[in-house]
Amino acid sequence: MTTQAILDDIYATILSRKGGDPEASHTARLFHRGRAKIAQKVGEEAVETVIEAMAGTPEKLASESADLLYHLLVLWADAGVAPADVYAILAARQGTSGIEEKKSRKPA
Ligand SMILES: N=c1c2ncn([C@@H]3O[C@H](COP(=O)(O)OP(=O)(O)OP(=O)(O)O)[C@@H](O)[C@H]3O)c2ncn1[C@@H]1O[C@H](COP(=O)(O)O)[C@@H](O)[C@H]1O
Repeated sequence: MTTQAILDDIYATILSRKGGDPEASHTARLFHRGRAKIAQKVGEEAVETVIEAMAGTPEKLASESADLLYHLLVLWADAGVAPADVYAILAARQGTSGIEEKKSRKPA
């Protein structure tokens, strides 16, 4: 399975949990608690990822990164962003310089 297929598969599962039983599904519980809580979880997982990058092991960093990606997918699902929307942006940036991309974001 490709990385894209794995993310798409998890995203489909996440969408299927909308309106589900918060007692039976962690994802349904997150949707039930609302976007502010989901966003908070993304922030917490991002901090934990950074901590593992600075003071942990590659294995712990990979594990925290998986938690971060999962919670980010839940945030996208709640906010109406599909993985394909993000893939399209990443694909459009491929082959361009990061410096040029940064300049193009600045207001004229
Ligand atoms: N990838 C994940 C995944 N990664 C992490 N987690 C859960 O995220 C939680 C993070 O732990 P925390 O202690 O931070 O969460 P918490 O207990 O809610 O803590 P608070 O929010 O109360 O602070 C754990 O319960 C993990 O099991 C995940 N839960 C689900 N998935 C995917 O989502 C699919 C659907 O899961 P369910 O919605 O639970 O059926 C699964 O098949 C997986 O593919």
